[in-house]
Amino acid sequence: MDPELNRYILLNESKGLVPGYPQSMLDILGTRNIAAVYGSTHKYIRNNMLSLVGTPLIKDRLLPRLDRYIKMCLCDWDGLTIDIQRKTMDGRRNVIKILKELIDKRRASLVTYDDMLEHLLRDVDTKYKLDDDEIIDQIITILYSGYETVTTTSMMAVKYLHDHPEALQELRDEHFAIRKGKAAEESITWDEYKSMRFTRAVVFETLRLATVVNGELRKTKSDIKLNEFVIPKGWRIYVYTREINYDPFLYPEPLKFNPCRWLDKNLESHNYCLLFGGGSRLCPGKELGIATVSTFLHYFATTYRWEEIGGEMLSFPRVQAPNGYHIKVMKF
Ligand code: HEM
Repeated sequence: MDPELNRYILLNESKGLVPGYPQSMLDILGTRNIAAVYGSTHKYIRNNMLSLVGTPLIKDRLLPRLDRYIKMCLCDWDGLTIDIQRKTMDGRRNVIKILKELIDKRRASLVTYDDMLEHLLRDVDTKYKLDDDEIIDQIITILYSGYETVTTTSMMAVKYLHDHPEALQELRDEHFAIRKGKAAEESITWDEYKSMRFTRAVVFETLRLATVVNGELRKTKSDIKLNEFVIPKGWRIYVYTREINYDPFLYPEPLKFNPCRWLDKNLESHNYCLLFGGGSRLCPGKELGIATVSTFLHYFATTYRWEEIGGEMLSFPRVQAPNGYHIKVMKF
């Protein structure tokens, strides 16, 4: 286990009843600067998340919200999880049905497409012999990992840029410099994308503040001793990385949107920067995601200006605008 992470991670799997959790959290908070958050005896939750959090800010910012969350769960613990399970499984069944129909259509058609599904269906000579269920699984993984992350980051970048006109101006300067001498329909080149230093910084600062992915899942391959706690072999752990992003020791004035902090490229490779995960499971779509958001910002910021109209924004347990983030868009 990375010693850097010890500052942040501690876990608590109470074998007892759920009502014990808030107290055990407080016990731990009282004695150290890190916090274990919630585990569960409920099979579904136990198998899927054992969540960990830690930061000096936790006491003031996270705990009150978490406490509310736990109380909510306590009201109808089983009802809640069963409902989540039912909705999730219904959703997955629907997607599988749509993908099965699409696969049948593709197989029956003489038209070829240049997309991932086509390659998975037609590249049968590769060493990866995937059956239909595995192909569907791959597509769902990519849809799930690649869609919401990029769209939420784009939405939050638009919001932060709206709220920080000086950052928007700097971003626009960067993009107008790229567009100089280009015809309107001429697209940007790879080198031009790579030159977008400030835009990349905006994407990282957006990801840090909005924390689109709250944490990473891992499974212990052996017993792991962490302080006086032992995480037994075979446990699934949800390493809750979100609060690391608000640590004032790592990011001075952590709640301030300050893209300039990322102009020091070293920050991206610090081992506490887990915006795209880490290790062998680092997000494979990292550069694609950054390129997609940057390209969107390029066209959006050079073509339009916008005013915020509204839309409820939730930041916990994850960033989302349940009814959309509403803006009025005007030609620039
Ligand atoms: C702003 C955009 C994105 C963010 C913030 C993001 C973040 C993450 C994070 C935190 C992980 C977990 C890594 C770990 O466990 O260490 C992950 C995994 C993954 N991401 Fe992304 N991602 C983004 C875009 C994308 C895109 C565009 C794709 C593909 C089209 C993608 C595909 C994946 C896949 C397949 C995994 C699982 C990798 C594995 O378990 O080996 N992501 N991503």
